[in-house]
Amino acid sequence: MKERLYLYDTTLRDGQQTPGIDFSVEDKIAIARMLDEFGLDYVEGGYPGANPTDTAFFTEKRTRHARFSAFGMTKRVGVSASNDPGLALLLQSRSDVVCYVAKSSQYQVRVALGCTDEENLDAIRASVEAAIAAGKEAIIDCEHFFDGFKANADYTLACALTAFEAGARWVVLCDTNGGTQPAEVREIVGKVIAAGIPGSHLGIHAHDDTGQAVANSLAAVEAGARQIQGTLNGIGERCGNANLVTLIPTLALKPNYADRFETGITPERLATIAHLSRSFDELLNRAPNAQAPYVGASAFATKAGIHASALAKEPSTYEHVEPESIGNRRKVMVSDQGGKANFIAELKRRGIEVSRDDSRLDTLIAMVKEREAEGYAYEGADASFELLARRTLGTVPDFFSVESFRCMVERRFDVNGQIKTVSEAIVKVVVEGEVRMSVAEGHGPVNALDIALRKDLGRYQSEIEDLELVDYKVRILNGGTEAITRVLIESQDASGARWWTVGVSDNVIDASFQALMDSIVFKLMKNRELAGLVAAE
Ligand SMILES: CC(=O)SCCNC(=O)CCNC(=O)[C@H](O)C(C)(C)COP(=O)(O)OP(=O)(O)OC[C@H]1O[C@@H](n2cnc3c(N)ncnc32)[C@H](O)[C@@H]1OP(=O)(O)O
Ligand SMILES: CC(=O)C(=O)O
Repeated sequence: MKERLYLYDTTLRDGQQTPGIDFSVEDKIAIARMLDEFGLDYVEGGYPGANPTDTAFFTEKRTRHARFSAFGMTKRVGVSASNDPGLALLLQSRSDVVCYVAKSSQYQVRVALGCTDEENLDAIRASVEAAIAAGKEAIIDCEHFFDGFKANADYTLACALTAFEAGARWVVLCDTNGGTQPAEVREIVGKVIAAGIPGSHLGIHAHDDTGQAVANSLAAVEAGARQIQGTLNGIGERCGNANLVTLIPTLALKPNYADRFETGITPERLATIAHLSRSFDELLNRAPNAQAPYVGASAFATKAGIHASALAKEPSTYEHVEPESIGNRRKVMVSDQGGKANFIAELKRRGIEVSRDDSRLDTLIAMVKEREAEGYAYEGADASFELLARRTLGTVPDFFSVESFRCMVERRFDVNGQIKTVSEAIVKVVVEGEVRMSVAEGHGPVNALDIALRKDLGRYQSEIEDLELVDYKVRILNGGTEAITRVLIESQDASGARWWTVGVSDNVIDASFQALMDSIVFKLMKNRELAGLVAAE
């Protein structure tokens, strides 16, 4: 019988303390849903009362499966629990759980709280009792636990024991400043269990200041703790929190944990963790970390020719787990470190057969290298890559060509004296030798250009009616207004297939136009079943 480990997510609370991250209520709702569907046991939504966003977020219960947790500090010294307005907001929130942050270091009690040791113990006891009396599960995050324990173990243990004896379901040992080492965590967790708090009531909350938050969390589990707190992609205060996206696959796939423990994450959910991680970065509007363990785009990528050749014989030669188990994939890349085998494997995946001694293969390899050096990223733009490969192999028909385009943005006063910004575009296309000119207005220049380009494509017009642009991303590749711009566009059609195209230029409109063109050509290819293998995957 395996022991249950409980996963507590604090992306929406400690994650919100990450410099540069500021969730809206809508963001929080979307993230809570992602976490809930994924199968986490607890979702901590924030700190009701600390700011209007968190207060609004807690006016409803935001999870269906996970326990919904409200975070806040223990009652203030000098007021009773029933007269503390901060505590009242926690208790009135629509959470299932209240997770209190409690001082558990004598030094912190003296310096930060400025009260006596007993007053702090009393605040812990009264706060836990108040949550239970309000019908909620009580959790205590013992702040500065490890540092406090090293300085004065008796007082730190007294804080933890007070919470436990008052009825806290979990006593969570926090490495608040993030400097504790795995061996210390292992030893101290063992001592806490020996002092009377069973591991089934102990949790770990680790910060990554020495790059060991995941290692510290695993050390706590090895010593007996059964709840782990962490965040998506390891966001959090300073250097971040324990990364649940690294911890979960480790717990599920590494025999020393998988044979002993189970979590609420099924193998089917585990196979979506790479998607979860990338969707979260998407929501944060930041590039995913390609080298992230398990889920990064490079986690199962190989450039080296020697590796690529062995992988083709047997994947386990260079892989520690199966990439599919976490929703990632093996990637054999083309680079100066790789041979033709790398490229042939990638083309084959896209349904393109090319022989080793075909000179067009050399041309394609050179072109990809050159373009990537200019800023193209085919990794995120499968459809553009497929078009480039098929063009080089001479299998893309000349559906239409663009003779010219012009964009205009005008800021002017309307008849009511209000400032109005108008965007217009004119596109001249040639279809079957006939020039067609279209003019369109749009919300912005790219929108106007998109509408004009798709207004009259002659005999192909009816084929692109169901083409829809669903995402548009701009990345500046080096600073300043003269920077190179990369535009990525995601498109979809009525079949539900989605594909990404890319454009690069020192002009954002031009880069967008390239990506729009590729999207339309890819759609026409797809309609003829000449492309789209990967998009349909
Ligand atoms: C380790 C962690 O990550 S803990 C989580 C930290 N996260 C946050 O602080 C984010 C949200 N916080 C906030 O928005 C604000 O700090 C609030 C709304 C909670 C409080 O704001 P204010 O009342 O203006 O207090 P302020 O932030 O200046 O100081 C914190 C106060 O809480 C007290 N306090 C800190 N921890 C605790 C605790 N565990 N129990 C009781 N009181 C505490 C401090 O002593 C200080 O009291 P003081 O005002 O008498 O000096
Ligand atoms: C509670 C918390 O976030 C910490 O101690 O780090």
